[in-house]
Amino acid sequence: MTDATAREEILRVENVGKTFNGSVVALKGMTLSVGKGDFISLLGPSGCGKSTALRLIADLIHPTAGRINWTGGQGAGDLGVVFQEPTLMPWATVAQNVFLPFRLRGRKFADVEGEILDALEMVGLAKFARSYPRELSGGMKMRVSIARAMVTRPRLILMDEPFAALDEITRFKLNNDLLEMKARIGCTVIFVTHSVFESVFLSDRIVVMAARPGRVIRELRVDEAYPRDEEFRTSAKYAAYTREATAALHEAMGETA
Ligand SMILES: Nc1ncnc2c1ncn2[C@@H]1O[C@H](COP(=O)(O)OP(=O)(O)OP(=O)(O)O)[C@@H](O)[C@H]1O
Repeated sequence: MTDATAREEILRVENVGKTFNGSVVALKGMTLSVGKGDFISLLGPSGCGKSTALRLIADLIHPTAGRINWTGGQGAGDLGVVFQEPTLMPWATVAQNVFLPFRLRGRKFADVEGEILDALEMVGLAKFARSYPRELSGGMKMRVSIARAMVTRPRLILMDEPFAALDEITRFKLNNDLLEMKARIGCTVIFVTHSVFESVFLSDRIVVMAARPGRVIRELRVDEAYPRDEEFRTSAKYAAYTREATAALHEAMGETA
């Protein structure tokens, strides 16, 4: 399904399947080569195995078929993860929340305070380091969650519908900012979404998936250089890519109807 990119491969998902309870085939025969610096979206209808694929890559669950190989000398330990819910600790300040991945690695706050402030600066929340999550809007909470995922500068960031609960304006803004942040830390992103528009704006590769059984049906490339901005979002090229992705999504949904 996936052709090799010119980029150095960091992760290879090889014919991976996941069956739950011996009967629910959440994912079947997924093959994906992830190149360094790729922005890959997994796009598909509900139940097509997008989250299962992310959880497999994050090593939170194990495949029942196939293999996941970290070909770039990295492991599942060098990952940042962002979920749809920001999942912040309500009793801790913004800075303490962003500190979490370091804390889990046994680091001391004082030793990494600079990195924490940098990450908050990157998401535009440096002034809110001492605030508590309840004082923030939904978009700001998501920014904290992204800062937390990026603070250790992981080489791969997995994002599971991070902006689905946000209003459209906030979502557009976060899409723009995410691309800037990605360019700044030079990471690779695998991003789960239901949104054709979001996947085209963000990705250089869109993996379209279908359900029952969850599987990859197509991969589309978005050959548009980064940085991308409003000009791209309103261009004829963008409209053409969204038409192509919408057709693939219809195909994915038609096959399951
Ligand atoms: N722990 C589990 N036990 C049993 N079945 C599961 C489990 N996790 C997922 N499934 C099933 O696997 C299939 C794929 O689920 P998954 O959450 O990966 O899909 P998805 O594409 O992420 O869906 P959505 O867009 O709705 O989040 C679904 O049929 C789901 O019910």
